[in-house]
Amino acid sequence: MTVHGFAGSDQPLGSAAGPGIAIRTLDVGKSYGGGETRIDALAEVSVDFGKGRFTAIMGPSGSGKSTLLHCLAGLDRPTTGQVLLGDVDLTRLPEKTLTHLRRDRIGFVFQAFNLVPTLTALENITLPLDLAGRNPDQAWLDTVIATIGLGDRLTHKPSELSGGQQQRVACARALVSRPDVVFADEPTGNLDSRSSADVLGFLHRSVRDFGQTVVMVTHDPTAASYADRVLFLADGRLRSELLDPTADSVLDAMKQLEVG
Ligand SMILES: Nc1ncnc2c1ncn2[C@@H]1O[C@H](COP(=O)(O)OP(=O)(O)OP(=O)(O)O)[C@@H](O)[C@H]1O
Repeated sequence: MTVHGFAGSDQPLGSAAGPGIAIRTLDVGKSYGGGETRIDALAEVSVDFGKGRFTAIMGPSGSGKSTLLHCLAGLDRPTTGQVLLGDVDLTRLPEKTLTHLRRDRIGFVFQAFNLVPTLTALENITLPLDLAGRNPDQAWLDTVIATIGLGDRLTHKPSELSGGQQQRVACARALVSRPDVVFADEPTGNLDSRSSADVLGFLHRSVRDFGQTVVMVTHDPTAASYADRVLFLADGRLRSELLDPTADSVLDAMKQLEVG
């Protein structure tokens, strides 16, 4: 097994994300509160996420995984540093521009599915396009729908679908606008192992077959093994990374992280 210590970014500070890089952080820090109660959730995080790559982020509870994902996705603003999506620094955008950028260039998959209960599966999938006033690329929509394998369930409401089916709908919704990056926060946290495998298989295929970039937070070494690369956080800092992970190598790396 090769666990690399985390060397950080190899590009000069302040540059755009670069041709092979979908998104990158430069010296990102995030603190909550102030004075004696200040919590440094992230510190000096500089990392690149390659285009068409599947990256998992792992680490103990409270290590800053969700905070990093939220800063990357423009859902939260870092206290220090930059987040570059292509050549756009998300940390400098006014709120309204950031909202449009999230809608147009970023996809989300949450642990709790977050589907609209009154809409059918198909209507949920096309919702981001409807909100943006864009027509779906029918061939792409057909491809995404064929890949999630919901068949005749597309006219069903979320309450008539299993958790795994709902999460596959959420994945399709995230992919339908061909975003620069899909962020997934514990996407299998509420699923049994069979449904987890379906959802992870779908995310994996979106990367392998469609060149999608995916960044996923997970606690689960098996889920992380679907990724091309695993980043390990501890105490808000990047500690190590693992390429071509297996569930066993991820477990070993987590044990090394605990030992320090
Ligand atoms: N809104 C907030 N206000 C104050 N502290 C926060 C806030 N959000 C996160 N934190 C703190 O920041 C640190 C990192 O939290 P974060 O949720 O990013 O960790 P995590 O690795 O995702 O944890 P978990 O695996 O338990 O979800 C924790 O100490 C947490 O208590």
